[in-house]
Amino acid sequence: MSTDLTLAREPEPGPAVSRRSLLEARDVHRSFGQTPALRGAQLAVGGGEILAVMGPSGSGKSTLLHCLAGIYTPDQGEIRFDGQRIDELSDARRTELRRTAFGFVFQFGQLIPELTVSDNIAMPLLLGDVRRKEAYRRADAWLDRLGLGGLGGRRTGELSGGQAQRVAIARALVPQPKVLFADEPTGSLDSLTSETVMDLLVSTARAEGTTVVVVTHDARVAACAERTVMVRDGKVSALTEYEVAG
Ligand SMILES: Nc1ncnc2c1ncn2[C@@H]1O[C@H](COP(=O)(O)OP(=O)(O)OP(=O)(O)O)[C@@H](O)[C@H]1O
Repeated sequence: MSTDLTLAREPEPGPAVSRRSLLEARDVHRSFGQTPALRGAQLAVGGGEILAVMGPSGSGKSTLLHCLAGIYTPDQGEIRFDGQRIDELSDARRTELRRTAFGFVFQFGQLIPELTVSDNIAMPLLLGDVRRKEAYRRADAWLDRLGLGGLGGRRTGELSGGQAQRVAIARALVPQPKVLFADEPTGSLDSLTSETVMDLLVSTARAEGTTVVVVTHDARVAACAERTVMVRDGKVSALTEYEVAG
């Protein structure tokens, strides 16, 4: 395997993407009214890769993540997952894809505070028709893995920020998604907690073979990733393109 480290170049639409990438944005444009958020964004993410997306505020990072995850559809350009155009799928099929193949961790707000840690982690499995006993067995297996042993019965509204983010990671990974999308997953945490949470996110995703796309302002968070791309003015403007030889 060889990696082509091409820094600080303008991406060309089309051929730059890897043949073996799992997730691709090809010349993606997306505006909100008169505000252009993405202006020809180009990115390829390899299967199992841990990728950080950095860039100034308002540059289009979150919009890119939402397009890659099939939450937004581009005005122009293509999003491909496992070779398939997901921007062309119906809303229902994209929702199904997000539920079955993608996991999400946001800065905060994705947990149900009135429910327990185990309930929150089991929730995506229960919604996916896994039987109750099996869902809780699998959820509880994640507690120790993420240093949450003994907290299964605690309401998530009573947790610290770092504990809550570890629950969010477990909740996102328990259905074994192909890709984990994380938007500022440590944005509300102090730097020490942030490091612990990021280490856990990366090590568990790696152990599961899950591809990770993490948007962050924090260089220390990005340092946990295998590769960092920069988004500027709606383009992936300095990138190290993923490539597999042969
Ligand atoms: N839902 C929306 N409605 C209107 N404008 C939006 C919306 N989402 C994003 N934008 C605009 O699109 C541009 C890119 O926003 P985006 O949130 O993708 O940037 P970002 O790099 O993630 O920013 P930040 O680091 O501050 O979160 C900004 O000008 C923003 O104001």
